[in-house]
Amino acid sequence: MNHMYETALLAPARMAKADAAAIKAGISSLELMRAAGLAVAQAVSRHWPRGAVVVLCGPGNNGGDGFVAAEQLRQWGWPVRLGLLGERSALKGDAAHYAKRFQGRIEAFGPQLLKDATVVVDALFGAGLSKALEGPAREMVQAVRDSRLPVCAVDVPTGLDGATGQALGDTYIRADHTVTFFRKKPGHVLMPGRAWCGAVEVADIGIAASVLGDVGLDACENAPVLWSDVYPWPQLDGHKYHRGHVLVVGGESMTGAARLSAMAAARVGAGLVTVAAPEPVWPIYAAALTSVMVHSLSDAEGLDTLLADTRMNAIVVGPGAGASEATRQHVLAALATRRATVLDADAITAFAPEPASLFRAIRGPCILTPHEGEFARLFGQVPGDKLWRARQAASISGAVVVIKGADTVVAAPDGRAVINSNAPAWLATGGSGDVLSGLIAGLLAQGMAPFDATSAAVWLHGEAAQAFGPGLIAEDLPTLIPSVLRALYESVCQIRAL
Ligand SMILES: NC(=O)C1=CN([C@@H]2O[C@H](COP(=O)(O)OP(=O)(O)OC[C@H]3O[C@@H](n4cnc5c(N)ncnc54)[C@H](O)[C@@H]3O)[C@@H](O)[C@H]2O)[C@@H](O)CC1
Ligand SMILES: [K+]
Repeated sequence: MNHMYETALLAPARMAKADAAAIKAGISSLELMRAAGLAVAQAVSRHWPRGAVVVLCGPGNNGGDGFVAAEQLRQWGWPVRLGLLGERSALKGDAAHYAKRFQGRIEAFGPQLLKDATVVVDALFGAGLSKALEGPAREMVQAVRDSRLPVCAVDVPTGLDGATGQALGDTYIRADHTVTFFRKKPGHVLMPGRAWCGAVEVADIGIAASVLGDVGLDACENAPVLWSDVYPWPQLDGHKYHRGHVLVVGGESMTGAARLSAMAAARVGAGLVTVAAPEPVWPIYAAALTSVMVHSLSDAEGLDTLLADTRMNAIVVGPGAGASEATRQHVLAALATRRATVLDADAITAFAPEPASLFRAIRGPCILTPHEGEFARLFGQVPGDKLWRARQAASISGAVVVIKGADTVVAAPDGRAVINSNAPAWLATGGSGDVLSGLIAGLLAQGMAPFDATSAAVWLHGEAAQAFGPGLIAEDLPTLIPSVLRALYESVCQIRAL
């Protein structure tokens, strides 16, 4: 199977096409709904002790899943109360079918349903939500929130746009657990949706992955399966020069940033790492680094002179650099080599007055790693969700663009995109971006292609932060990379041995 199919993300419109393709291939829509509702009932019984469950059903197929789940839970002996938004007579198709089969009582829709409940199943709206919630639906969502009851959401928490991860109005359900079907949607991994879904479970409802061949996908959730086949594990007959040489251009006042970047490049396996340090602060870098080499860069010697050594095959500019003319010149010198170049932080900000001059200079493999503020400085206020904005920026700049955050998006100029979902909150700490730029460069130096190297680096970065947990500071990250790599290596080897 195409690896991209495994972690494919499908926006609601594409998911509807996948449903239709599965139905065309022979599975009935009733079977799909039955499987979906059963998965919800199983999730509820697995995650909560038997108690008074309230199932809130909407007027469409999301509600239909709710009827199936309610009947199943009832048969398992759960005390079930069910509220339907709208008239039962207005239900259509599969939802009407399963409403008829529900043996319990359909109650008047209102907040009184929540009294004495222990858990709520949110089957109000799913993929079909097309506008802000109003009237009784909005009041109910507000009541569920106020009740602080645990919630299991069907497909997506009501109010959340599955395509963008944004609310369509001013209120939405915050779920503890979300059961979705076949594949996740971008809205499950893009913020703030990722935070509203709780744990996301993907249930197999009988749709074959092969439908994706025709239907396509909107992006992938970042995972090793996407790039582990091309991960540059060192070879026994290898040489340090086979593992590349990273050059990190160091800054004058914030020397820690380039050092973090250099250590990360080394830990992720670059054969050699050099920091080009401005002459006045050379001793600071030299005293702090051991295996990483430090080259004193005088004003008179341009970066291009150093780069005459063609073994330096991946370059980082930006961490702690200062948004100065000197940084601009360093960026242009790096890009002129057409070697793999990571531009972070001040290397991005330095081009804020004239972004087009940067885009013109990008002719070879280049990775831009802005956070939201730096992104806006370079690309302005691009409308749309983060996935769309990253894709637009990659297309405009010709670089792989990483928009950092809890839901880091990596997009390539050819349209490929991943959304990363393993970053814990602990990663929001000073210097973690410097580490990321070094990880990317370290993988580029070992010959990984830009989009794969960046996806892998973002994932390793998130894993390292998870491994440490609370109290994490950026210095910890490079030292955590070896254990993360070991676990990855062992899991990949086991998979290969199967
Ligand atoms: N299509 C299929 O074959 C499957 C669909 N499944 C379920 O079906 C759901 C999608 O079903 P639907 O397309 O019927 O959509 P929903 O059930 O999410 O929404 C129902 C209808 O409500 C209306 N609506 C949208 N926003 C509204 C608002 N703010 N206020 C009032 N009315 C609003 C729309 O006309 C929409 O068609 C999925 O989320 C999933 O739970 C599952 O049963 C698996 C199989
Ligand atoms: K829902």
